[in-house]
Amino acid sequence: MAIFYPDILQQRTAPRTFSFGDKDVMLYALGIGLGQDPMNETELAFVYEKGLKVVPTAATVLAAALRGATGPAPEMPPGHRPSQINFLMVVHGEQKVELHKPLPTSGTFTAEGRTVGAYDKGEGKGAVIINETVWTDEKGEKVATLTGSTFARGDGGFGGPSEGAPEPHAVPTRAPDISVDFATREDQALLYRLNGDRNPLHSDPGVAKKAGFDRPILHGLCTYGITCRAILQEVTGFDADQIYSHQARFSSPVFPGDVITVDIWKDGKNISFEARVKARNVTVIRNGLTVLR
Ligand SMILES: CCCCCCC[C@@H](O)CC(=O)SCCNC(=O)CCNC(=O)[C@H](O)C(C)(C)COP(=O)(O)OP(=O)(O)OC[C@H]1O[C@@H](n2cnc3c(N)ncnc32)[C@H](O)[C@@H]1OP(=O)(O)O
Repeated sequence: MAIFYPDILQQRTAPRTFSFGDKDVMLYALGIGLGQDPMNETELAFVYEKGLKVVPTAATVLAAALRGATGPAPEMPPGHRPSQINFLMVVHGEQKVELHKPLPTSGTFTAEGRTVGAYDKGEGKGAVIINETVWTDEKGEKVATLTGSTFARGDGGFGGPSEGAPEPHAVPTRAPDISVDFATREDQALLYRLNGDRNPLHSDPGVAKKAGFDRPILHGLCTYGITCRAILQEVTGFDADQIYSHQARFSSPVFPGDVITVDIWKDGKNISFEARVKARNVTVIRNGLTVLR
């Protein structure tokens, strides 16, 4: 396992075409806990084909047909050394979704990815690798930009720059304007993984132990989706089209069964958020920012 710098900045995933449909959209919404009260018609709209709406952060899974747990294998131009990281020790570091247009309930798109940054946080700490994926629709128009960072805990000390990663968003220092609780289920990760990320870290107790956790942890993107659900519920009145972007940093693992408290600060079109698990006194998401259209 080694990260070769600056070669890694040449990593690309070739354009690939994929399609999704209403089942994918509904499975994602179920995976972040929507629809638990079948009498709640506003939530039902995300899990029922009648008047179906799409949670904006579903963009993180709707190209799942393209990837396994690790994403499509990146390609290297000739003359550059291919990097390989220790996937067992990987956690999701940060995620941002920008929607250049609201997501439809079905469609065919093309996704193309590239590595835009690699930062060395030191031997024994880790490496942060930032990838960007852009979706275009059949007219060739940009639909979504997804920027995600992999925190590779086993690959620090590769010799890249330690500084220069984009600064995370600073949430206000005042008390939150809104705090709202979401209970996750004991089987949350087992359900969520059916969206496409079958990383055994979220399902296999033995693998979780080897990775340094007492038990399987929840997908970061599931918690991320729950924070988007919180903004939909508390800020936009479940109007998904109002959300332009949603970004956050994963600061501590969530375990299935945790109750997640989402703290929200409203400043015009900029909505800041954090998420914490009161019972364990940990902040699990920091630096959250949703930008409204
Ligand atoms: C596209 C992406 C695809 C990724 C594939 C993922 C596959 C999935 O199936 C895997 C998952 O879903 S894992 C679940 C979600 N993620 C987590 O639970 C991680 C939670 N966070 C942590 O454990 C620690 O914060 C941890 C370990 C991340 C960092 O903790 P520490 O080592 O204690 O870090 P700290 O001392 O606070 O900071 C060291 C330097 O690193 C920067 N940093 C910290 N957290 C970061 C984060 N989350 N993302 C990016 N950078 C981060 C700090 O700024 C610091 O930098 P500097 O030294 O320059 O100040």
